[in-house]
Amino acid sequence: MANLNHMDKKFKTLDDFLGTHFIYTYDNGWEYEWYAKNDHTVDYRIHGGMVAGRWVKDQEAHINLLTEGIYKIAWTEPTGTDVALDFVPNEHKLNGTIFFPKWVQDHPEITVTFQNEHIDLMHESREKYDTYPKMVVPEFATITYMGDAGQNNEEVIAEAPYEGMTDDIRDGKYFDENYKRINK
Ligand SMILES: C=Cc1ccc(O)cc1
Repeated sequence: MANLNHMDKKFKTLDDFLGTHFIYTYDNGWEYEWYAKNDHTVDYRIHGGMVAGRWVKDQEAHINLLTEGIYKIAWTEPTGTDVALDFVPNEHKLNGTIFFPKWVQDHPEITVTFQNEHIDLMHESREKYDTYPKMVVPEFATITYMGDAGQNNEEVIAEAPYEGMTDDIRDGKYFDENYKRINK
């Protein structure tokens, strides 16, 4: 049976981390949902902040165990945005640095979509608009939810974010005991 709202989980190995679904809020107020889908893939959904409403599946990423219970993830996106995350899940914390090209700061609405269906638009936009100066966002975040979704679970990030979604997930109203969506 899948483990919902597993806030007391103790992380040691890379395998403990893979398949985990997180919700967290950065100290600047931005709320993100992120899923370690497998050892080279992440899915995510953005609930608050400059690009709230954006969601992405199957982003290739580098995922590494630094030392027991501490994880480093880094990737570069079709938009030209680069991301580096350092998770300390046993302390319900992470540090994230996002490097936005200037064009995302100038036209965030272009990126606020289900990116998988608009990869060409991201590639066109990153050529058409300015890259520099980049906007660097270095923030700590507090983890408010951890769920054991299992690896390669396509139900975790499967629809656009809506108002109240993260509360539904935290309240156990969104996933059933097999970590499948309840209302679809
Ligand atoms: C730009 C994507 C992104 C995804 C997760 C996160 O914590 C920060 C940035």
